[in-house]
Amino acid sequence: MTAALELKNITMEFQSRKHMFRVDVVRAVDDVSLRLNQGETLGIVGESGSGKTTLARIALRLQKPTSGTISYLGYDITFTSENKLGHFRRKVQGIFQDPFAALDPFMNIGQILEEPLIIHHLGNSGERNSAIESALAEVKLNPARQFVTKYTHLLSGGQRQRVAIARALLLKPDYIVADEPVSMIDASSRAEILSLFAELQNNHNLGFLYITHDIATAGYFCRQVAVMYLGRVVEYGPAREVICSPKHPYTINLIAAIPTPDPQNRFRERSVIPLETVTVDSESCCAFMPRCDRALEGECDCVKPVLREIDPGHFVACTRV
Ligand SMILES: Nc1ncnc2c1ncn2[C@@H]1O[C@H](COP(=O)(O)OP(=O)(O)OP(=O)(O)O)[C@@H](O)[C@H]1O
Repeated sequence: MTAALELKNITMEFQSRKHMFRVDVVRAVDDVSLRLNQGETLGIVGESGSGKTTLARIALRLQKPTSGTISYLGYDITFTSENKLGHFRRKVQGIFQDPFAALDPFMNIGQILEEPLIIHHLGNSGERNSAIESALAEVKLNPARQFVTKYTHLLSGGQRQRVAIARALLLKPDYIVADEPVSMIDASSRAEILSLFAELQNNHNLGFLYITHDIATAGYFCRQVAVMYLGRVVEYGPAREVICSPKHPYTINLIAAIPTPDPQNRFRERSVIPLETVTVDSESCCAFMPRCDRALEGECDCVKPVLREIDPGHFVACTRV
C-alpha cells in the first residue's frame, strides 16, 4: 500500500549564533524514518525539545529537511517548488496547539472558513456556504447558521479548535498533522475533541499525524506510536504494545508518570526521570544515557543505539533491551 506520508532518514539541523564568531548547530531531528498510511493515526510522543514540532513542520513541508526525503502518496516532495505544491497544500492540513492564534480575530467564522475554499478555487458562493454549514455541523458547532456570523472572541477554546478542524476538513484532506491540538484546551473538552477526530477519521478515511507530549492521549487515539528523545525515535510500534509493554527506559518512565486516580497513590513514591546533568556527545553514545537508571559503562557510552525489531512491528533503540 502506498503511504499517505513517508519520511525517510530525516535530519534537521539549525544554526544558532551564540557568540560573535561561534555558530552552534542544533540537531532537532536526527535520522527519523516514519510512515503514515491512509486512514491511520501515527502518534509522535516526546517531551519539550524532542523535535516533535520540527518533524510536524517537515511533514507539512513548511520546512525542508537538512537531509532525508518526504514522500506524499509515493511522490518525493522534499524539494518541490512552492508553485508545484498546490495539490499537497490542499490535501494535507495542519491543526496547531493554540486555537486563539490560529484564527483571525477580524474575520467572522464564515469568512475564516470560506478563505481556503476561495484560495483553492473550490465551488461558487452558494456551494461554499453549504459546505461551510455542513463542516460546522460535522464538528458539532450547532446550529451552524448561527456560528457563521460569530467572531472568534465569542467562542471558547474548544469551540475555536473545532473551527480550526472545520477549516481543515473543508479541503477534504488525505491527512492532518495535529500538533498538540488539545494541550491548550480544558480537560473536559479534550476527550470530546479526540473522539471528534476518531469520528472524522472513520467517516472520511483520514490519516492523522498526532503530535503530543502526553503519551496517555496518544494511547487513546493512535494506532502506531513513535516515542522521540532528543530528535531520535527511541521506540516505535503499535500503540497498545508500546503503552502496555514499553521497552525503552525513557518510554517506561513516561508511562510511569501518567497520573492514575488511585487513593493509594498518597502513600506511594513515584520515580521521576532525573534531569540531564551532563551533555554527552550523542554521535557516539546513547543520548538518554545521563538520565537512564539502566545505563552500563562500556556499553551505553560507546554505542549509538539504532532501532531494532524486538517483537513483530515493535522497534526499540536501546542496547540494554
Ligand atoms: N528555528 C530554530 N532555530 C534554532 N533551533 C531550533 C529552531 N527550531 C527548533 N529548534 C531547536 O530544536 C529542538 C527541537 O525543537 P522542537 O520545537 O521541534 O521540539 P518540541 O519537541 O516540539 O518541543 P515543544 O513541545 O517545546 O515545542 C530544540 O532544541 C529547539 O530549541
